[in-house]
Amino acid sequence: MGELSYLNKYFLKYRYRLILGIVFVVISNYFGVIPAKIIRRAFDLVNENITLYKLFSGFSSHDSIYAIFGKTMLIFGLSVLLMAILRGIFLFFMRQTIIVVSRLIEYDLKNEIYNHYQELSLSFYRRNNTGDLMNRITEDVSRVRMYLGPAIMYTINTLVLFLLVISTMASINLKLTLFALLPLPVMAVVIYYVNSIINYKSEHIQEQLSNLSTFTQETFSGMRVLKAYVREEKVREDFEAQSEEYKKRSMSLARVQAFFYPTVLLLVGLSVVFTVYIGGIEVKNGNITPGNIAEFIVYINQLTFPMMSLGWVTSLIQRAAASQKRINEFLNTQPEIQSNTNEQFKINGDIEFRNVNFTYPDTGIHALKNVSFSAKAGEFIAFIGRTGSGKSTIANLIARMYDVNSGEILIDGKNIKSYTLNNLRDSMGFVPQEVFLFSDTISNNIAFGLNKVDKDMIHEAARRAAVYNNIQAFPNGFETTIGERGITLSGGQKQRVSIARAIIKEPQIMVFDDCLSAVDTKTEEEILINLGKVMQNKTSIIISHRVSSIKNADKIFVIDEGMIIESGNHDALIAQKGEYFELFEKQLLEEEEILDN
Ligand SMILES: Nc1ncnc2c1ncn2[C@@H]1O[C@H](COP(=O)(O)OP(=O)(O)OP(=O)(O)O)[C@@H](O)[C@H]1O
Repeated sequence: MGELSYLNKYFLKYRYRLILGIVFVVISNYFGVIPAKIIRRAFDLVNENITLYKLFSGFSSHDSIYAIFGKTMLIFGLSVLLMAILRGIFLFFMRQTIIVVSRLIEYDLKNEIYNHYQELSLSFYRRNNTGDLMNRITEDVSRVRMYLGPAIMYTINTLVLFLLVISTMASINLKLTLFALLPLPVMAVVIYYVNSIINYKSEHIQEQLSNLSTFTQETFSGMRVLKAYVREEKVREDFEAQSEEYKKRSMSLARVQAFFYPTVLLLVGLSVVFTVYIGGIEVKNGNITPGNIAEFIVYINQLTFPMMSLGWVTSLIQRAAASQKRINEFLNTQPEIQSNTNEQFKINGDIEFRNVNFTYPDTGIHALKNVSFSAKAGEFIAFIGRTGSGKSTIANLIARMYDVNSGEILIDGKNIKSYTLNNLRDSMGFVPQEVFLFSDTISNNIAFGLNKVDKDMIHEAARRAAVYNNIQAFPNGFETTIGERGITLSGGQKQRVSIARAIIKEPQIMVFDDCLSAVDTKTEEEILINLGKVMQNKTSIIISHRVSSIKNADKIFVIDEGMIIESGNHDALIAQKGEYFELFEKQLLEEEEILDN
């Protein structure tokens, strides 16, 4: 319950609606209790006058007594109907206030979690998988809503009804009340235990359902591999086994539920039997009227559903508390990357790394060791090195996805931490190694980083990224949808769309993380020439495996095991005859081999 107190601020926000909801609960229950009284009166009326009616048998007034009798009964019937309608109206208002409040809070909470997610650093996303993030904002919030809406509504309803009904019953006859309610505690215990079993089994089913969907999703995503390795039969068998398990668990739940309802009905029946028996004795003793017995039976039936819902409500609250605990865990996570200013600066593009050391917090890998380099605005610098040497780590640190462990990064001579993240990243164009395009049109993908973009800008960016002609060749041109519901771009096309997305921002600093690997050398050259024009007076950083991508750079840094082992321009590095020279020779040889073939 402690975790759920987080939601109190929302209750406070919607307090007037909630109070109104409680008023509606009281009124609707009041109209629910009155029919029992009307039924009692009707019963007593019949009981008291039936002998009178029989006495007039054979007389002419016999028929008129029957007519009066019938009319009175009709009025009673209509009154019960009217009460039911009034109760229905207030039930409608009750749901319209309390359930609507739960939906409003659900909306607020989802937005709060999503906004918080947006503020969290990249390492948070590394630590937690996407499924978990999704679950907390969807499934967990839905479970919390069940507490905010139904659980609270039924609890208030049950409390009000119990108070009204039991006090009315006790005011009529205490002894009969005690006997009529005798099976209720047993019912409460049975409901509680059976409900715990139902919950346990439901969770088990849910777990298996989630296994089943993960399995199915994976087979669909990996369909190409699956077919290529002819594993259809094996996957079919695995699917059947998973489904079989799901069926078994569902059947087991159905058995418990099948036992649950008859048991509850048996206990209700027992209560009715007590009422009729003890009530009969009380009528004989002249303590109550026969109508009271009918009235009590109506009350018992009215208490049955709220009683049954009590177990359900308890489990709703328990589940909601567990879900809110998971939500709070994320809401209490603070963004690791913080800025110590709110000031906005114009960034020119000077970059300097001073003795930077960096270890990835989650793996403990010491990715950068004493790295120092600098680039002036307008320069084109490049990093080259073996895979895993730390090149992408440099790019991540420039975009401040992580903070350094020691040393410092300076932008325009000021520590990177003295810029707000928006200020810093707005001045940057970042093309990551793993291209990610949204399931949207090509034009929206290119325009992603800007709020206002016109068509000409998009076309120009595509031209500069040497992908314009490819896009125009698609039937819908720039309006072609890509991703799951659209066409699939080739690896090189994706890379170039991703480059266009960075170019369109015309940023002061541009970081290309190995994003020319899937384009041929001719296209690569075209892009680099265009880039040279766009990036005049701005800083370009290119990370690559290929010497061809970086040979025109003003400064090239060769990285190995997190350290800069060589630096200089292409000619200087060739003259050094070190690691860079070896790499160059090797790649030249490979190119020649390709040409010979
Ligand atoms: N997000 C991360 N969390 C933990 N460790 C990481 C992370 N990213 C990279 N590493 C590790 O840090 C080291 C440097 O990786 P980095 O990605 O910087 O290399 P790289 O030179 O860009 O390699 P490649 O050319 O293959 O992209 C590697 O050992 C890698 O396993």
